[in-house]
Amino acid sequence: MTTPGYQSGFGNEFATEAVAGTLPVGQNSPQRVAHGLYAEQLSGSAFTAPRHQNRRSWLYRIRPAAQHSPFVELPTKAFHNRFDEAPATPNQLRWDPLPMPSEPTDFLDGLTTMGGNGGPADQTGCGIHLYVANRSMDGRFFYDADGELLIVPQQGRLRIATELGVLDVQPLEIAVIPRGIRFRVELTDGEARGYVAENFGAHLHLPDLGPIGANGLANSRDFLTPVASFEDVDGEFELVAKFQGGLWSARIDHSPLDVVAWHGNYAPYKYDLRLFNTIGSIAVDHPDPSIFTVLTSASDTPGTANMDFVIFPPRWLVAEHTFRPPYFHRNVASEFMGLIDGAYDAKAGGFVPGGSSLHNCMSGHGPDAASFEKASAADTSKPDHITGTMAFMFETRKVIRPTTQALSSPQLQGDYYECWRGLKKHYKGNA
Ligand SMILES: O=C(O)Cc1cc(O)ccc1O
Ligand SMILES: [Fe+2]
Repeated sequence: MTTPGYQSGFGNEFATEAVAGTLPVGQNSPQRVAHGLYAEQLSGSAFTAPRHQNRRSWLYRIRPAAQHSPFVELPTKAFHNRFDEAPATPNQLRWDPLPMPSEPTDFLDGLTTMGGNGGPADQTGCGIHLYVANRSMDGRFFYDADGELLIVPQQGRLRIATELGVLDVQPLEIAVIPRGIRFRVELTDGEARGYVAENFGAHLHLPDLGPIGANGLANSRDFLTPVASFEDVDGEFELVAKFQGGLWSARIDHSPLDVVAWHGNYAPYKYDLRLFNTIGSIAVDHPDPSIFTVLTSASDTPGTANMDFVIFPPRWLVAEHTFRPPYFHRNVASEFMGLIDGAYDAKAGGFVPGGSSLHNCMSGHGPDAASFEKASAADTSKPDHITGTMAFMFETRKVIRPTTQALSSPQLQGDYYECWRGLKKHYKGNA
């Protein structure tokens, strides 16, 4: 396996060719494309979207994407967008990691929907899914017409071969596959587990930095987009589409990963979370977690995201005479969390790598009893170094509605609420 090549920058106008002399000069759609290729535009925004939001790429490929047999609907399994199956619950919820599958299962078959809001018809909200897999996608390809996929590996490296090139991602990195782009996931380590946000709303982009200035948080140059790389393979393959919540299957007699060259700003990318320039309090108090936003999807209301992807990376805690871990809180937004590595500073136990939690709109939560006691007694005249940890949050404006399978899962921890039961009454009255 060769190491894929990348181009750096977020949302750039990239230009890349696997065969020299393929990209047309001075136009996008010449009468005859070099090397007998077809030209095809892939639009990720309305044609007339403002320039700073306009996303499209031009693909020069062996066969156009139109060439495949008709799609037939597949029976719905664990991966879907039915967020109205069960009453949305105000209960705090937490799950253990999904076990590895006992049957051969690829990335697509290994997707399980935990919950979500909005939907592909509305083009707002997001789906939240977990994956466990023990085999590569073999002879089949997938695209999601409903949303862009933010993939957060927790265990096992993935090789994501897309129409626009190959991304190698490992735990502590993330990948984003825009709506519509066809891809295949190969497992590098035999087994893989992770999380996926399916964003039905506006494209994820870097948050504004306001008074932070021109640098910090996730820096644009650390985002990597693959260079063009293609397969010229004929055979009996399957193309699976996710369309309006359902899965559809078509026969295709060639690999759709046949794009020899492309240019544009609509492309997959990856980012190494270890490069995040974490900014925090150097005086007092615990900042709101918006300071840890890696990527955000805007809604129609300025400052109120459709969804945010937020991380809790290793960092120094130095705030004086301060309760340093996450504070007790209730929030109008809804919070789905996962843990990639290590321990989370608000939970002494129970929230383990590969596990998940959900705290919905206005549901009280915060440090468990053990974390509260420890942080209340800590010496805050000295800095504290939080290391070897990476938690994250999909935070959404709308309530996250868990699926029936999430609520009846054997991994659901029935006793989660008890982590706050041990918080003692310290108040002694005015005496
Ligand atoms: O653990 C959580 O609930 C996430 C979270 C972290 C934080 O630092 C502040 C608020 C918040 O919701
Ligand atoms: Fe929270």
